[in-house]
Amino acid sequence: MSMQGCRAIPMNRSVQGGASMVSSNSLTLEFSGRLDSHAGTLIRSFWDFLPEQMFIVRIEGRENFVIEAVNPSQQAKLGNGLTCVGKHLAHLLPSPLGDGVVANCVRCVDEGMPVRYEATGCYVDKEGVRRQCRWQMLLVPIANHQGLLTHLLGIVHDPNTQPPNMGSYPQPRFQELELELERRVLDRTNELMAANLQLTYLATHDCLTETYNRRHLLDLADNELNRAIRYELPLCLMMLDIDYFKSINDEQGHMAGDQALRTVAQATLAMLRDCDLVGRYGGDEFIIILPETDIEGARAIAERLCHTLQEVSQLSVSIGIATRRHDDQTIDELISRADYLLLDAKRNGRNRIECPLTASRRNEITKGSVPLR
Ligand SMILES: Nc1nc2c(ncn2[C@@H]2O[C@H](COP(=O)(O)OP(=O)(O)OP(=O)(O)O)[C@@H](O)[C@H]2O)c(=O)[nH]1
Repeated sequence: MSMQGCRAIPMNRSVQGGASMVSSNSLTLEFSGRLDSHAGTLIRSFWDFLPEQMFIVRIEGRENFVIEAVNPSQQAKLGNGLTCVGKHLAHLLPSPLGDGVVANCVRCVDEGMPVRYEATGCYVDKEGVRRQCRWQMLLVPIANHQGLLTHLLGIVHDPNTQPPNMGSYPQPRFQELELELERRVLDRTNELMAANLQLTYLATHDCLTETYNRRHLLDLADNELNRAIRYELPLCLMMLDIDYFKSINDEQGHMAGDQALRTVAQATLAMLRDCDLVGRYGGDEFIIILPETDIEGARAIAERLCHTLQEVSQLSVSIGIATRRHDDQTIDELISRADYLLLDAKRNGRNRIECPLTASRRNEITKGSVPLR
């Protein structure tokens, strides 16, 4: 193959002032001074700074390729003292490494198409150490403006290659960088997950008492009611209010009031099953949902809670309990009945539990309410 008419400029000398265009399958270089300066700068940057080793060989004839330029990365790999420009490709690399490269250059010229292949072999590095290597090679045919193939561009991707050191800082190994990156991503993911959990908690809980907030409690209560309706299960809703709570605030201060709220909440949470739901409905009012619990069971829980509170804190509470009826469609219906009974408990002297009468209780209770004392 003749080099007549070739006007390619080796890229390690200059790409400025030339033109670079990609034709259908090969890279066409034209160096007539019409090169877009941005394209020239870009190609120059790739050539100088990409970690991939690159070289340009001039096609002198079949199986005859002369190295015309190597980029800094390729030069560093070969050893800076070694001059390879002007040498035959076959002479530069030991056999069979060199034979493989030359054979693929021939294939690239014959096909007029880029050739990509993978190779393994041994080479002696710049310190004289024999090394086993594996790399991927891309060979791109370069034609002059008449369409004549004159050069080949070789790009070697060596998975073990580090990028050229561009400053005075030592470059950590890729593997270490990768591990560091993975560690940081993991740390950040954990931080985000923790922040997410915290946000979810804040959005669903009352920060003073650590029980559910009103909105979340009502959502959960709706679900429980629907489940009870679907499976025809009993369900009770308890509404609890601290007696004379205002006077705790007024006489002992709001901190004492806050502490009283926390005490009631903690005692309630500690006493109930995991499946029961406790939420602050507002002020000093709490709602407790007792799934799969009938009125007798709910009353027993309420009595236990009242006794516990009096033991641990001298606080008394009034409680209204509603139980699910067959025609209940929404949780509001139970809340409304429990609220009504709670008002009854307050009106009837406080420190009381008011609930619908069952047949068995009707015999024991004469006035419809059970004083705790
Ligand atoms: N410390 C404190 N007080 C609150 C909080 N939320 C509401 N309160 C107060 O709770 C009091 C509610 O009192 P009520 O339930 O109306 O009256 P009470 O004194 O408990 O009387 P009875 O319920 O009839 O026994 C008001 O004084 C509110 O200001 C809170 O988060 N912390």
